[in-house]
Amino acid sequence: MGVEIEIKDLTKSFGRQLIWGDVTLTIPAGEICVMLGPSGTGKSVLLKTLIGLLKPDRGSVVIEGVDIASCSERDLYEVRKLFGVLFQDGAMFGSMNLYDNVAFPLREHTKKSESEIRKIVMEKMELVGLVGTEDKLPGEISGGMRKRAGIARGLVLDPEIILFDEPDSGLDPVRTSFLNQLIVDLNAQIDATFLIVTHDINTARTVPDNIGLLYHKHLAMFGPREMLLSSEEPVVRQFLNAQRVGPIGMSEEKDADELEAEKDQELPPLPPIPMQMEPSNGIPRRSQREPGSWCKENGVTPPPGSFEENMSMVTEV
Ligand SMILES: Nc1ncnc2c1ncn2[C@@H]1O[C@H](COP(=O)(O)OP(=O)(O)OP(=O)(O)O)[C@@H](O)[C@H]1O
Repeated sequence: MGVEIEIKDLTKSFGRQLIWGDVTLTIPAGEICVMLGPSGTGKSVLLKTLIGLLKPDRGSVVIEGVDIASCSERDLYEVRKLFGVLFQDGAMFGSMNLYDNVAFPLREHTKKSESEIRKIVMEKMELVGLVGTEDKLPGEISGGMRKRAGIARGLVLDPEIILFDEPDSGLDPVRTSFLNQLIVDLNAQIDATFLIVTHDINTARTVPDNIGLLYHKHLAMFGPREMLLSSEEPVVRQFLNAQRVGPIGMSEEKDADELEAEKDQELPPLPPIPMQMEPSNGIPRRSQREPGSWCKENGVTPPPGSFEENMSMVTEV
């Protein structure tokens, strides 16, 4: 069913370097969330903090009543079993074939027999469309297939929460679109809570139920996809529309002179909000909303042309 993650006043630094402070958000059970942010704003650090690989300086991360930031090692071990993680490169063992890679967590963490393991591995390989490649080594398949294998491995312990660290890194737009469709289909099928860190704006615009943006050492905004895609807040608007005009500069925030210089520049209108990607497997997602429903409920007029079929760049496969 997926579980909720309640993050409150979370602050993390390394030595004197503050990464982010007072991050507060609730990742709703069973929904898909995307976390965005310029490079170096600590998205990966956030993922690692959520699974207890890094300890925050302050704040809490509560999952099923357990605060990961302060619980015992024993509780942490138990809570970690709720997570499946897809690392950027799939994190496959190079010398093991795909079957053994996917079976690895089952052999490590359960006492299942090899015949039970085979059933689970094949079921997950089928879910990600990799049946027939069990004997291949990770080096013998494409980057997109490696990511799928990484997802299959992340699924074998039936996680309630799946973290994806830049699932689209290194993939071409078509493979990214296929992978996004797989993510949406999986969410419909297993109903777990998904958190995706990505730089891909098209993914952010079309896949999630909610979007978060980390910027300048804090969480600039977190909320429903339609809220962020219709937002005029300068940082959110600049980032989600990949524009140069706005507070975000090349390597950090723009300074006062730079902002003054562009103050009379007219911003292009907000682009239409695309339809959200729907499952292709015929299974409705529990958190799927009617297009435009957030805007309607909140009295927000979406940009012209929003929610028209076939208007987004890449949503169909
Ligand atoms: N274990 C660590 N020790 C010290 N500093 C670290 C550690 N891990 C991350 N950092 C620092 O934290 C900052 C944020 O890193 P992080 O990788 O989370 O950023 P990111 O937003 O995921 O970046 P990108 O989008 O480029 O992947 C960086 O300055 C990085 O050097």
